[in-house]
Amino acid sequence: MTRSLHLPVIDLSSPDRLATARAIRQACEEVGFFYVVNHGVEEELIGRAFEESRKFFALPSDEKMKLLRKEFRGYTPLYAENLDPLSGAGGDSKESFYIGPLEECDGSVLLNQWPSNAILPSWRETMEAYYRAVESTGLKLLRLIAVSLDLDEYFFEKSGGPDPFLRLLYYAGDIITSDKEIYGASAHSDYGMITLLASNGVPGLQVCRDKTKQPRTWENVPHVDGAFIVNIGDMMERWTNCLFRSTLHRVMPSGQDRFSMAFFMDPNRDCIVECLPSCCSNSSPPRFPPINMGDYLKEKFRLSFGTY
Ligand SMILES: O=C(O)CCC(=O)C(=O)O
Ligand SMILES: [Fe+2]
Repeated sequence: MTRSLHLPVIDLSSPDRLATARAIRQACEEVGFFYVVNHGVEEELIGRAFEESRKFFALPSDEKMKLLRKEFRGYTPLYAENLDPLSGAGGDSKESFYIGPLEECDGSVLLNQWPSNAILPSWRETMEAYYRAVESTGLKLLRLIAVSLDLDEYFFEKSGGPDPFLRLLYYAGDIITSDKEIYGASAHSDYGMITLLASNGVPGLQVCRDKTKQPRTWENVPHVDGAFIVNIGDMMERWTNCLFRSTLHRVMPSGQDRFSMAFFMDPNRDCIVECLPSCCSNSSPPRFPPINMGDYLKEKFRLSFGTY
């Protein structure tokens, strides 16, 4: 039987920022996953965003296909992505919708795609409000992480210049299972700095705390009402020379409709991520060479989607 994991709970409303930063650091070192409560995103807004997300995925397929992913914004149909190309599954059984930065950095083109107002009035407005609210919580967390590493509080904003992506996810409960391996989302770690995840409470998320050990041991991550699940991504692992863990996770089908919203705080695509001076020494040299976020994403998307 799959065990459930007890993750640390971080209270973002605590006035003791140093203690909060220390607790976040411990969670990032030990598991790479934690809950965040009192995060400032209104429950009512989260509820509305889930409601709008549900309406979008309930549209007929040809409506959704009009917004097919372009420039990493828009709709990805069932099996379009395979997060673990080494798995025996033929693609992840989920649908998703990507929303990128609301103001593009170069101030020119706006690449996001939106369902038409005639079909889903107030959809865009709700998603933009949710995006902005979670981004603000994400920035608070990045500042606390910087403090926990004795860096300038704005280090990740200055060097990473976050380029967040909101991904709405839908795992249909009635996916027909055969003997074939089937995953909602196959095993992966996230690519950026941190991810803030909300779900409708239907189980399925599992983590593997030791990615070097075979066979892999998976543990369930229980839903906590009102909390975000936050996890560390690959770029944070690289910056910290593996002090912080970009933990492997996956979503298993449960027979019920699971909706989730993942908010990826990625560094911008021009950002070069290299080991922080405080995280390496002569006896502990950098484990990874410097890497450009854009190149890293391109390679990950090529492997998981077959295209960029
Ligand atoms: O839907 C979930 O619970 C997790 C999604 C996820 O891990 C991802 O999209 O990277
Ligand atoms: Fe993930």
